[in-house]
Amino acid sequence: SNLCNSCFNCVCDLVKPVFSRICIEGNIASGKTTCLEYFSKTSNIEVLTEPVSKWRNVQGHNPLALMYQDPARWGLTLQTYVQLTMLDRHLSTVAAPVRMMERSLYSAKYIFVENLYRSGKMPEVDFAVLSEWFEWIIKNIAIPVDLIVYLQTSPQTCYERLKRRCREEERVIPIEYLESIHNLYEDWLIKQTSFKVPAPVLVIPADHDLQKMLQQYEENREKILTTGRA
Ligand SMILES: Nc1ncnc2c1ncn2[C@@H]1O[C@H](COP(=O)(O)OP(=O)(O)O)[C@@H](O)[C@H]1O
Ligand SMILES: O=c1ccn([C@H]2C[C@H](O)[C@@H](COP(=O)(O)O)O2)c(=O)[nH]1
Repeated sequence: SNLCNSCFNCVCDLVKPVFSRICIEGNIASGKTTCLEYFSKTSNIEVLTEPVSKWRNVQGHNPLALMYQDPARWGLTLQTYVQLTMLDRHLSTVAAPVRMMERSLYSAKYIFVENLYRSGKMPEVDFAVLSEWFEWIIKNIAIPVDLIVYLQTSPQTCYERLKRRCREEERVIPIEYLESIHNLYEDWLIKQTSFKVPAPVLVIPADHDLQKMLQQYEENREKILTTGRA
């Protein structure tokens, strides 16, 4: 057990882990990266931002842009790659007692794949293949999460922040898209009526200005950073 207690990466159930794995969840442009940037200034925290740069450039191709241009054709392509890069993030060697990660393998499937499928933009066969991949992964590989921090926003707030951020691929996103993502998040993490929630959820209202957000992060610092720790 000495070995387990001193090893951040051990996933055995015999001893309580001495580390915690936190996922920051929320709609597009809800403020996840800003939240991670804030906590990255704390020592002993490892911060893993979403692999968006990979989704915009895989061997010279941009599956994120392709998906927004033609979701029915490229949704499977993007989401297969998102699933791979998320799995890689979850399984990478833990480097500090607290790990904060932007989104997760779970939200890729329960929010984004689900949204493509429900909106009629993903063919049934693509959805079936992705679902079998996902089910195989979570059945055969431990993907432990100790806490989900949900940045809860209104779709309107995200729409305004998204427009200001000006990411080229996202110019085509209408407010209705953000409303669908919002509703899927609410069903999953607040109502808890859609899919299994893999960890306790801490909800932080995130429509506020930056100053108020930082104040809330300070108020919740202990709760967030001590979750899952022995
Ligand atoms: N509380 C806030 N108030 C106003 N603008 C914000 C706030 N938090 C983040 N932003 C801005 O909104 C945009 C999206 O924030 P970001 O942290 O990148 O969101 P996400 O990572 O969830 O997509 C960025 O331009 C960021 O500077
Ligand atoms: O499974 C996924 C996850 C993310 N996306 C899209 C949504 C956004 O355009 C970007 C991520 O940006 P954030 O600002 O960090 O939310 O990637 C997706 O299509 N599928």
